[in-house]
Amino acid sequence: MDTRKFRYENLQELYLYCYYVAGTVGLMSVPVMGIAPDSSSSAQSIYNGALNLGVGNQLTNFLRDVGEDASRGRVYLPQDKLAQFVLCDKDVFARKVTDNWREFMKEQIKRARTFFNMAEEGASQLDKDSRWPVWSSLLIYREILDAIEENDYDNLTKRAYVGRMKKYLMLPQAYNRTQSKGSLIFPY
Ligand SMILES: CC(C)=CCC/C(C)=C/CC/C(C)=C/CC/C(C)=C/COP(=O)(O)OP(=O)(O)O
Repeated sequence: MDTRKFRYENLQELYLYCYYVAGTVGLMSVPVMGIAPDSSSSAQSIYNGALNLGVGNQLTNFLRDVGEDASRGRVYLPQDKLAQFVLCDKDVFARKVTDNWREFMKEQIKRARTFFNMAEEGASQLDKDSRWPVWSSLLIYREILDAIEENDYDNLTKRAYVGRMKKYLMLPQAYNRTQSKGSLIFPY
């Protein structure tokens, strides 16, 4: 769907893109994965969680791939937010990590994290067999945001990477989360 559109004026436009390419995947996954028979949450809130996970994944993907996308002339960042930080496409293509860029990135990372947070409750309401892979992907994908921070927000010349060891370490953590039934048992 991005064969013609290379710029996103604001968050609404970017969100719509995320909804089409990733949110819908999340929504379609729910009936396949199933909802726990003893779930106390509404189906709507679980579907919302799935949508949020798809959007969070896609926003994170954009933030990880800024440099790579720029080399193809693409900028999947909200233009109005760039302007707020006195930045524009030219700065992205110049690949210079300035303080303004770091501040801009902090805001984008914070936003992506809110989508992962909003997906957590839904992930815990899925059928028991589906929870572990979903929690694993949630925790591992969220780690990409930490990796961007660890690179001092240089996603213009570096690709944030979650190492294999870290991924393995996330698996027991994810498993622990699958044992809970939402925030009533495990407050976070
Ligand atoms: C949380 C609840 C209730 C259910 C789970 C619902 C699911 C499975 C949501 C995830 C949906 C999903 C897999 C969206 C796509 C994510 C994404 C950004 C994929 C990136 O694909 P590529 O662009 O091929 O990745 P690379 O760039 O890493 O190759």
